[in-house]
Amino acid sequence: MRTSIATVSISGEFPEKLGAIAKAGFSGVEIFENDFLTYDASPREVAAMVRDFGLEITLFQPFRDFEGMPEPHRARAFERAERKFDVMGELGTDLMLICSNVSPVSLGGIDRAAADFHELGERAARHGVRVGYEALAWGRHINDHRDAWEIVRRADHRQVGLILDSFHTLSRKIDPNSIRSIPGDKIFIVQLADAPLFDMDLLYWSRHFRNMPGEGDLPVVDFMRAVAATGYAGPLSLEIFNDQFRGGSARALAEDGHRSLVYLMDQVKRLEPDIRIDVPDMPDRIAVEGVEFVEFTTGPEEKANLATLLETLGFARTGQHRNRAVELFTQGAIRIVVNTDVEGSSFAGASYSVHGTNAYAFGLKVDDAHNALRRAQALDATRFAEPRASGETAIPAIQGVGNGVIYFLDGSPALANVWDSEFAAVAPASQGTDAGLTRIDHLAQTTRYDEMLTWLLFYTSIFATRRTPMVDVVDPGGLVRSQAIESAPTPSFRVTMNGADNRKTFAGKFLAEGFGTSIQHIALATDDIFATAGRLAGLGFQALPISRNYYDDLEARFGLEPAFSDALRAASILYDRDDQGEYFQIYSRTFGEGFFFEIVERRGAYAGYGAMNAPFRIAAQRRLARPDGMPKV
Ligand SMILES: O=C(O)c1ccc(O)c(O)c1
Ligand SMILES: [Mg+2]
Repeated sequence: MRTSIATVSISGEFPEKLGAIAKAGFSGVEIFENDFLTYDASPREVAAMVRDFGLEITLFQPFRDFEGMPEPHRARAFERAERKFDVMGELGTDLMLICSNVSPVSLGGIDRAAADFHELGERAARHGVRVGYEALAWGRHINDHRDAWEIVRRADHRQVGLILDSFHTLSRKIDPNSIRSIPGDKIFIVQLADAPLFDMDLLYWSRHFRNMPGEGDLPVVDFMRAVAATGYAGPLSLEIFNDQFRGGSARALAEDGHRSLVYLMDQVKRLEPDIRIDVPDMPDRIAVEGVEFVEFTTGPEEKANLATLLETLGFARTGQHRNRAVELFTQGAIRIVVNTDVEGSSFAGASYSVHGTNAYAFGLKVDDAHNALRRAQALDATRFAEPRASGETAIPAIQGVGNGVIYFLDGSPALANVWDSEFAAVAPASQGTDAGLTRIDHLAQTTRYDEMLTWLLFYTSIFATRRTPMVDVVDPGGLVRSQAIESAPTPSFRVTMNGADNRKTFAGKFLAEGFGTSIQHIALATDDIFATAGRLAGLGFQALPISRNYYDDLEARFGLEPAFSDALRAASILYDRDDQGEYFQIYSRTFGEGFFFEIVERRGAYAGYGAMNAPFRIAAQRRLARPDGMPKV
């Protein structure tokens, strides 16, 4: 599989772009002319630099306003093209992209354009290069790949072929199956991009909002299926114009891009098994059966506070690691591991010294942990492994979001038995402390807004999950955007991502003080929120107090019985309802740099996360965080 990416897709100076592209595993690069023109080196020096990075130049682009020009523009266009053919010779690439003409002076006519391309083909042949024609979605006369193909067909020249770009086809809602009747050898290169669905001017949408396949809403898989079905076996090249990406991290963008292509082709291969593009073999997306554990790293002093918080939530300390300063707290099917083994060179120790107390790792129950690792690594995830003492189990793991770790557990003897083999049972300090919490409902990760797409792609490509639509949460300090990833069809694994733009929001402050993306809260499920609230009160749990105004509004909004809203208010329970069911939430006070727990009950088929309650939760947290507010837990 030959992968390529246009230099415009990546931030940074030219050499930095190339370095990131090579490191992420691409085999080629499209040279966007402007990147090359603004870089102070000769074409031969650029060619050498690209070669030194182990890359090939798949395409030189774009060449504009060529076909259908009246004289004297026509003669000038041919001269211009020949100058570029010379440059291509020095760059060592043989393919140039010609995008459809947007000039107001250009003339229409399929045969006129075909004749121009035939002649250009003759000149290209003399330079030993080829030209590919791409229909821009906003081209003046040609804006549909079907018309571009007809021109290429009539041009009838070996050096002249078609260039397909998923954005131009899909943004105009052109049926990608129309590609299936084009001979694969006449498609000279395929450019891929996705985009979020916006009702917007096509040029503006294309130049500012493209993103990696799988990050947007366009049917790029259907497009690529059709391309692959033609027998096309050339490079798959990303061409992403995106304002946010221009200021992003070159390395992260290149990695996302490579992952997006591998994931795209994995899907295509499963749907079109006979394609000529050789796609790496890997297990299908991993079905997650649930979150088996969450692990905190903390120092000896803070551990006491964390343990107290867990005990007021109804957890019991039931296990002590046989070799390490690691304790296990359990309730229902929930396991919380508290790791204070932070002195030596452990990863937990490194995480603690950088981020302070944090939930840096979690374990997922899957059908086959080694297959899960294989899939994740095929999708460019980094394997995580630490030296184990004898008798300790090496649990397959990868680096997760931010600086976290994701472990994979399955039903194989060693992994299923890990709790008994590594932890000595501890007699619970007291009986009957259980608050009725049954399992982990979701993990909430806080991240910078510009990293959200990275993590959405990470989760959706590796695991059998889908993303929910983005919702905006208004924080007095700014906007926080929130989106969930859920396993499907059963939502046994749910992660919400909250993306903060600045440091003034509650989420942004957590990011700044915790030095990066990590789990900011863990939502624990109960089957009876009122019973749980009662037991928690008995355990000394202090819920996040919610304003009286909230309950007045709630009563009016849903037409609640006063007795019911009084019961909610008395226990600081937030409430939401939709046509599927009901949702109840209790929040803990914050711990450390803004970490908290949430307790939820879902009734019926309620599938959301109470987004409309988030501003009230944030307001309450801000009130408590004020120096004159009530003390933090
Ligand atoms: O926005 C543009 O002009 C532009 C240029 C070259 C391309 O390949 C493309 O898809 C768009
Ligand atoms: Mg293009």
